[in-house]
Amino acid sequence: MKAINRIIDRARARPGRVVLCEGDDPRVLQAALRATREGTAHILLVGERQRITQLAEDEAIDLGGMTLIDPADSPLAAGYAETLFRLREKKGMTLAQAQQEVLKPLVFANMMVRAGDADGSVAGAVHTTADVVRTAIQVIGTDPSFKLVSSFFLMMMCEPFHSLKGGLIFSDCGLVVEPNAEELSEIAMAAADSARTLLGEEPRVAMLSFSTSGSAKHAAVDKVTAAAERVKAMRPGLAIDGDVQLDAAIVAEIANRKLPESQVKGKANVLIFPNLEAGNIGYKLAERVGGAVAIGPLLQGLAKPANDLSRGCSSEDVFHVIAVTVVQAHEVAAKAGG
Ligand SMILES: CC(C)(COP(=O)(O)OP(=O)(O)OC[C@H]1O[C@@H](n2cnc3c(N)ncnc32)[C@H](O)[C@@H]1OP(=O)(O)O)[C@@H](O)C(=O)NCCC(=O)NCCS
Ligand SMILES: CC(=O)OP(=O)(O)O
Repeated sequence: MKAINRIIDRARARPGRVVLCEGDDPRVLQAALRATREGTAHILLVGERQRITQLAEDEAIDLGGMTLIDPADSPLAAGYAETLFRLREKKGMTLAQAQQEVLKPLVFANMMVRAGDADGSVAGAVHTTADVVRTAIQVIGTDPSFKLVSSFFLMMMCEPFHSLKGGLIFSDCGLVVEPNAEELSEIAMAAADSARTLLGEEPRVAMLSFSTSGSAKHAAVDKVTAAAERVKAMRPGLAIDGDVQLDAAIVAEIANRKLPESQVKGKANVLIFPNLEAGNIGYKLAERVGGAVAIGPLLQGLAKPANDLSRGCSSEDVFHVIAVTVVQAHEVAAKAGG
């Protein structure tokens, strides 16, 4: 069974409340309808009531089973403004500014997650990644066990021509532009946890480079090696190779030739890119040339789930990210003992 189907089944078994603040986009509304019909989530639509209901009418979408919240007349807005003011006061935000900010659907949606009025949020079909991520970081904040928020894609290789089948985690392809060695190690550890949560597999991590075990000498390689060393020190039981080239990471015969002492042995399920240029280009190549299905960018290192989308997403992508958000919320609840 495809990894995404297992995720959908897990969401259906225990649906969560997912807030969508782009319900005036047809792709998002179609995905909301599908999530409601298939029982993966209880959908909370946040936005201008008139715009959403008009679109639903135009697209013949029944909003039954979903909750529609307009920040302009929501009784939650005043309390959220107080909380946002207290959060951002030191950064110079006034109460009047906070009252204006929470009227923005993206901010309101993330406030719902922070307050426990929703289990997770999904945005990014319309907003840029920078806006989605900045709001999530500022409103929801980081998980205390991570210093850094980063992103990953769940990449699905399911075509008959794919020699490598199943799900892989690619990180970071959407957020941290030029991580230093410590930040890269944080990305790798967060991605290993994401693999456990979403693939249900033990992570096998490849710290990608243009060098395998010192075959090239450059400061860029040193950064990857230092990051791998930090991960090994902090997670001694984790299977990890670094520095390693992509072919040695995913092809057993090449790993055997280039890196006989490999822990991953050409069977990596977590690919860590050295910077955002490599990661963003790499995932789009796998998707657009390689025929992989890319689900994300999903965020890791946040205190609660908030996920992004590519603006080029389809309604199916949004549906998938909603299911992933529900499963990430299960993990947050389990950590909190719920
Ligand atoms: C995420 C991103 C928007 C943050 O950059 P920014 O808005 O310039 O943010 P700043 O550096 O001013 O930081 C804003 C806040 O977020 C925090 N922050 C920024 N990046 C963070 C991270 N990765 N993890 C945790 N906190 C972070 C900062 O500490 C700061 O907190 P504060 O407001 O409480 O002081 C930026 O990394 C970015 O643009 N990334 C690329 C996104 C992109 O375009 N991707 C390509 C398409 S997917
Ligand atoms: C992740 C990503 O590249 O997003 P977008 O296509 O919206 O820039």
